[in-house]
Amino acid sequence: MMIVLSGMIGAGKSSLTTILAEHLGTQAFYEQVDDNPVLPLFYADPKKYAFLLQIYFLNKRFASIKRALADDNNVLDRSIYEDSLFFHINADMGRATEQEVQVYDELLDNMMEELPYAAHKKAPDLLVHLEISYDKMLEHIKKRGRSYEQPENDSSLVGYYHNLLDRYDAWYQNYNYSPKMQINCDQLDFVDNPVDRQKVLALIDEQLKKRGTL
Ligand SMILES: Nc1ncnc2c1ncn2[C@@H]1O[C@H](COP(=O)(O)OP(=O)(O)OP(=O)(O)O)[C@@H](O)[C@H]1O
Ligand SMILES: Nc1nc(=O)c2ncn([C@H]3C[C@H](O)[C@@H](CO)O3)c2[nH]1
Repeated sequence: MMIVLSGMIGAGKSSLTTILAEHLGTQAFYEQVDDNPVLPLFYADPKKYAFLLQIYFLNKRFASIKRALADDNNVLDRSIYEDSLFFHINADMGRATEQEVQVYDELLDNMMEELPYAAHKKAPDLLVHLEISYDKMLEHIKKRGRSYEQPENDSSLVGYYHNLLDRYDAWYQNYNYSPKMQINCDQLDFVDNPVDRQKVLALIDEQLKKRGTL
């Protein structure tokens, strides 16, 4: 079983990846963030580094999917489809050229075809999307405290986050690679509140049982 978590920056994917992997007794695969040398460069100069960051994420994501596929059961923090969403939003904001977008799209298609499970299983068993409001997302971003993500250090992030949030919603509505479910994280503190955590796990278990995966 492969479960993939999706959602905005700070929605709670990494936190829920840990909780869910422990609950299901499976392995967790995290996005490369704190040891990602390109991320701070990107936030300091998005136009210069958007393409490089995207190639960095694509490379790491692909390696992580291949490692995950070596196991029967796993939980992944963010999908490869969202990387592409991020890049296209950045390109629409003038941070990548048409040529860079074309190269990225072709490379992504090419790499997806190479996945060892391509013949029989191209997508996760379940996508769990973490829905979050702008205000709650900022609360989480502040709580976590990565300096380059704080709008008070860079006011252009307000527009960037609104763009991402708007497009994320449409992305989830159109996502059809696998079964999917959505959890609204505004009222559910699955990090510090054990009752909320059980509620979220029960919602996911219910979906897995319904689909015969659990
Ligand atoms: N439901 C929640 N209730 C309260 N705090 C939360 C919740 N979800 C996440 N947090 C807190 O918000 C911060 C961001 O969470 P986390 O790192 O899990 O998000 P993420 O979706 O993985 O972010 P990114 O996309 O940037 O990697 C952390 O400090 C975490 O403890
Ligand atoms: N530009 C860009 N493209 C991506 O594919 C991508 N994936 C994640 N991120 C940023 C968001 C968080 O700050 C941080 C952790 O998710 O990394 C991305 N940024």
